[in-house]
Amino acid sequence: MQLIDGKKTAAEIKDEVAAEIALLKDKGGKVPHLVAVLVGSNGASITYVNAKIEACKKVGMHSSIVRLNDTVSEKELLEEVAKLNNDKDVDGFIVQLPLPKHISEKKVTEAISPQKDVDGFHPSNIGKMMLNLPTFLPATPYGILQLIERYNIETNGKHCVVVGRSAIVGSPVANLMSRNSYPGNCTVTLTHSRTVNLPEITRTADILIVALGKPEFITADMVKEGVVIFDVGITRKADSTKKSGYKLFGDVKFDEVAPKASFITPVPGGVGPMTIVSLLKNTILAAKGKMES
Ligand SMILES: Nc1nc(=O)c2c([nH]1)NC[C@@H]1CN(c3ccc(C(=O)N[C@@H](CCC(=O)O)C(=O)O)cc3)C=[N+]21
Repeated sequence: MQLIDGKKTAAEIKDEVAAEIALLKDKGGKVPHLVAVLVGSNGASITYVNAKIEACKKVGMHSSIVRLNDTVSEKELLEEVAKLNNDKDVDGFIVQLPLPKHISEKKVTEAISPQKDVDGFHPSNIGKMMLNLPTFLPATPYGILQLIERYNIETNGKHCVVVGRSAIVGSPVANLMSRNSYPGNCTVTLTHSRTVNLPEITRTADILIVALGKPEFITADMVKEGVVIFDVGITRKADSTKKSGYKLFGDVKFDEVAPKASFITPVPGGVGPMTIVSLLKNTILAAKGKMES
C-alpha cells in the first residue's frame, strides 16, 4: 500500500506556482489576485477560506476576503458578485459554499462571470469541461487528476467507480475520468443514494472515488485487493482530546481498507490540500486571460 500524500504534492505544486508568479513579476506583469467571499460563520468554511488565503500568501499571490453577515440578502450578495465581476483588479473569485438557506446557490453561481469563475462551477464552464474545451476545471476533480499524474497511476481502460453525484465533485470527476486522454480513458460507473447493490459495484472498481460526506462509509468488504482510492469526504466530529476540538473523518474506513489498496489518500492530508492548489492554478490561468473566449 502506498499513501498518496496530498499535503506533500500540494507543497510541491505551490513551489511551482510561486516560481511562475515570480516570473510574471519579473516580466512586469500583474500579480494574480484571488478574492474569496465568505458568508456567515460556519467553522469549516472559515477554516477552508483561511487556508486558501494562506496558500495565496505562500506563493506570492494577492488575495482578499469579503466577509458578509449570514443575514445578508440574496440581492446584496448578487450586488457584491457584480462588483467583483467588474473590478479590473480582481482576476478570479469564489463564493464559499454552502450559503445560508435564504440564498439560492444556483443564482449566485450563475451570476459569477465565467472568466473569473476559478471554482469552475458556472454552467458555461461545466459545459466547456464536458466538451473538453479549455476552461477552469472544478478544483477538487482537478486536484484528483493532478495526484493521478504525479503518482503515475494507470487509468487507461480501468474501471473507475465514483460514489456520489454532486455537481462539484462526483458528476464532473466522472466526466473527466471518461475523457479520451490521460488521466482518463476509464470505464466509469457513477453511483449514488439510489444505486442498488452498491458493494457489488464498488468491489469491481480499479479506481474508487468517494465523495459522499458519510464518515467511514466504505468498508473493507466493499473493495477489491489492489484498488486505488481517492477519499474526498471530510466530516468533522467533536473531539475534546484534540487541540482544534474536532477530529476529521473521510468517507473511507481507513484502517481496515488501506491494507487492501495499492494507493489511497488519507483524510486529512489527501485530496483537501490539492483542492486549494487547483484554485491557485486556476487563478493564474484567469490572470493570464487564458479563458477569455
Ligand atoms: N465555492 C467553494 N469552493 C470550494 O472549493 C469549496 C467550497 N465552496 N465549499 C466547501 C468545499 C470543501 N473544500 C475544501 C478545501 C480544502 C480542504 C482542506 O484543506 N482540508 C484539509 C484539512 C482542513 C481542516 O482542518 O479542516 C485536509 O484535508 O488536509 C478541505 C475541503 C473546498 N470546498
